[in-house]
Amino acid sequence: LLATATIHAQEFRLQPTPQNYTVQQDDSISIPRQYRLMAGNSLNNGTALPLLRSLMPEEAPDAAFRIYIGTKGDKVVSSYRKRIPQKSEGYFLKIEKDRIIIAGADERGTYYGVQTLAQLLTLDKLPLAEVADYPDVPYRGVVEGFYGTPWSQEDRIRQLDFYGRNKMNVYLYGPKDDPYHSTPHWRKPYPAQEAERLKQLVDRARDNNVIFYWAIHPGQDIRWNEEDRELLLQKFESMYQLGVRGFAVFFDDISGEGTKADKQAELLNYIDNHFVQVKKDVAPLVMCPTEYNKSWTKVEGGYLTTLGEKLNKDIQIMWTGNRVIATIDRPTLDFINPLIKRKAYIWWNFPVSDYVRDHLLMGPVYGNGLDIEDGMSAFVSNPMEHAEASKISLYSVADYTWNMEKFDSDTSWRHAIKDLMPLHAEYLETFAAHNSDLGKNGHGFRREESIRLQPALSALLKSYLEKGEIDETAYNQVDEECRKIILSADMLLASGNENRPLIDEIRPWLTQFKLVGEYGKTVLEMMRLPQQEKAFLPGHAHAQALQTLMTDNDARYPQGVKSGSGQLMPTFDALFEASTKQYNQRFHTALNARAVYSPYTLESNVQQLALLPTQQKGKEGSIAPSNEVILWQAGGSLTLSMDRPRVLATLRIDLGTKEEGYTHFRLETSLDGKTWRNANLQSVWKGYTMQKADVEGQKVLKIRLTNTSGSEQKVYFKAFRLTEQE
Ligand SMILES: CCCCCN1[C@H](CO)[C@@H](O)[C@H](O)[C@@H]1CC(=O)NC
Repeated sequence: LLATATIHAQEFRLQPTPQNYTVQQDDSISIPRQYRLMAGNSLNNGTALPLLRSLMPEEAPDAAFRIYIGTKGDKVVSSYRKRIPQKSEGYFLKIEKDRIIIAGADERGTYYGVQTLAQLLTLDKLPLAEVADYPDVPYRGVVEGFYGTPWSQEDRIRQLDFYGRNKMNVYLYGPKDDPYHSTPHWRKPYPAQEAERLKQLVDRARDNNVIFYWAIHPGQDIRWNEEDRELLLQKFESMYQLGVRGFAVFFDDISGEGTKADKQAELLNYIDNHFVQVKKDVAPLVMCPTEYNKSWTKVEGGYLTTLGEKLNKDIQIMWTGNRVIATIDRPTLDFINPLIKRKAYIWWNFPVSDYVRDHLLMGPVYGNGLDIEDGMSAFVSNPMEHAEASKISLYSVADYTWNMEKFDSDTSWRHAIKDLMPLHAEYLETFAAHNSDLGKNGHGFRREESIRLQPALSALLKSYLEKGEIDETAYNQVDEECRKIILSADMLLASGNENRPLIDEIRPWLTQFKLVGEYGKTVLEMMRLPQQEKAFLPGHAHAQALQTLMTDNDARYPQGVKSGSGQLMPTFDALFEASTKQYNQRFHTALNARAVYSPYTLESNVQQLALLPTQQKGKEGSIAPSNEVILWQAGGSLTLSMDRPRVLATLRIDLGTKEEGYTHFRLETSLDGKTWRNANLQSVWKGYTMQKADVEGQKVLKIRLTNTSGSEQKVYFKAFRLTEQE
């Protein structure tokens, strides 16, 4: 334990990085066992004092050591008034030989001063430190706004405690798949049990000085009338009764009547004037526009300028950047802020992975501008459905938004990992380093992966493919990394209670990660043997067995489980194919030389579909769905091609539209890619949007779906699934 404490002291950093932090290097004090508390009255119903008491339990009126804690204006800290930063949520913390002073610009600032003290108390001696600190971005935190399994109650409780420790002050509750947040039940109050659980969360948020925003997502079926307006306000009132003091209205991912800017503005101003302003203790209203990223905006259409002109000035407008998934820089803000006539409330769609659910996004937070803190009113992250795993990114988002200039992506990432699993940090770092890229996806957003190993991977592959030689240095580096991968996977799987919720979330990916390590080792051995007629075979067979194990994923993860997909797997697959081809040429054999085999390939001139990956599992084939509204141009088409003619059993398509929507499209099949025959569609269930094609028993080589309506169609791409006959 002493060793761990020493390492902790050496690598210690305050999180998030303070604006000003000085320490008297040559001096420190032992942590006082007792102290006399001098507290300002302003703190009575706040959460700074309870936190302080939880950290330093022994209050004694006659103790020599004193703690002065208060907010600007409190007498107990009046002599430090000038030291308090004149910034919202700012604080001054000073540790002297006989006292500690914590003076906040406001209650939350005082609370943050105590959170900083909490971190210093993890050292075995208290440094004589002085901190004058405040946040760069006013609102910092998380929007639970993803598709998929909403976080559990325990997930959320742990999240809220995490936000308190990391000085995040916003949590927006908006899980797309909560029926009481969105259609169909947004008009109805929560049933008693759900209401009670939300109340628990609101209370926990308050304990952590986090503003709990409850968001409503009414746009898919709202009617612009008095009745729906009143129902919405009643729902907000019922949430207010639960203790909610922050409200949001999301109009994202909808089509139809609800997308009208002037109607949205009218409703929001009404809510602002008749609810938010009336209540007085409610945070400024937040709204998510329908056009929430530049690639979907038609400026001349006037949607954003209408909101900018009509919306009350204190209503916040969310923005995801130049695309749905994008990093945020100065040009991004220079585009949006003038249009909406206020600073954008950034909704950053990272590390959300609901469009690449087979991947975990464990890499560093990078790519956002470091000079843009004055251009945004908020920066909230939309995370993965894996709450614990998201904390690597969230830790860095907290760091980035508190002190933007001093943000260092890699340092923050390494400390985030240490914060999550201090005793297994090196193993978690190995795992995280190789599980950060998203793979091909409809949004075209990618991340770096296996950064440190990339030079060795490409050197090894290059020399082998071009000269059939083995670059020994690179070989040894990759071999050593494979050993660390296998070790890390086992150490994390066996890590017991250090962070069980995290391991429970990522277990399928850890199992997959170990297979990737073993596959790498096996392929590296194969590389040495393509001239050995007998010795090559067991390795080739083992590699194929590992490939099979890596694709036959856990049934609970129908979308699959990918690990090391950015750099490791493409390299290992290429080395597998090259060594097997060498062997086949040498011995005139026909060993299988294809590592990853998919019989289906997708081509499309509809930009948002072109990049969607295809999947095959047994007799099932599919094109990955996309969450977004697809702008399908007139004449645009999508073609799924087989590797050889195959007999179909079923084909199901779901464009998220009812019957009449499908009349704009034509579905055809072909056996030779030249002559095509129509396949008509019919509803699978009355009133639902899923359709089935009558292709039973047809032998096809290609399937094509074309927008024949003569005009652009806005549809969803929710399903495109086929099954082949046995
Ligand atoms: C909007 C098309 C993309 C899906 C929707 N995006 C996220 C990424 O998948 C999804 O998690 C979330 O609901 C979000 C909607 C959104 O970005 N709103 C501002």
